Amino acid sequence: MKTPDIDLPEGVERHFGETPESVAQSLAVAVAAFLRQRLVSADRVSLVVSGGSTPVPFFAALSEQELDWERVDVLLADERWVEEDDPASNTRVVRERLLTGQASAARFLPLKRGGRTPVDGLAEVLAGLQGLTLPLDVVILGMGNDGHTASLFPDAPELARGMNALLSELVVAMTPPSQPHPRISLSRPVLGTARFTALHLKGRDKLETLQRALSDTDDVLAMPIRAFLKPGLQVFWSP
Ligand SMILES: O=C1O[C@H](COP(=O)(O)O)[C@@H](O)[C@H](O)[C@H]1O
Repeated sequence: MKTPDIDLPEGVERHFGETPESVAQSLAVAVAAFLRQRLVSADRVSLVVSGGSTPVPFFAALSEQELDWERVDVLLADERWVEEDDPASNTRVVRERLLTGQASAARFLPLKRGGRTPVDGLAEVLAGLQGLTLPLDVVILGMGNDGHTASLFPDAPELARGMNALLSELVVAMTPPSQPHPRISLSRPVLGTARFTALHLKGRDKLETLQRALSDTDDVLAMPIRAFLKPGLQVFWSP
């Protein structure tokens, strides 16, 4: 099969593969190598993963990587404000698919805590993130076909705040009318300053969305992923 053509900006690295599994494996190897290297000089490292369906094979591949997992803090880029046994819970997927085998020794920092809404639960979420040091080490972003990444949705009334590059808050409560559940998301300044950032995509539709995002990188509120399409980003894609 012919690898699709897409012009990525200078400094954005392309890792396009034939299958979701092979790309997930390459991403897992790259992430583990980066974290291993960081652990030479850091006591602990942070690993931010995305929700949704795309990361599932990556979680499986990463959980098998040799790493001093006890020194790894794992957290999600965003979460739906639902209980962990809800099919929409990203936390459940991370626990079942990533925090198994070798990776079960990692420390997981949940973004969903007590409280009826993300606003109610915000203080508890922040308290749980206290040990985290910035910049984050690794951030793996996903993207929706509306151009959202994490839970930075174009239609969320809180978007301008979550996308404010000068915001000092780690997390923002998001209530996008397009989504069935309220959300909580790491903010743009936190997600956008990691030492290693990858965008993990699956499907030709996602590539078309990426092309659309690249056609006008200035209007970041129309497609929040635009804020992250900058030199240093590594794009991992499979059909
Ligand atoms: O709602 C979400 O969607 C995006 C993309 O999900 P996918 O199922 O198309 O992979 C994801 O990156 C985000 O974390 C998630 O909450």
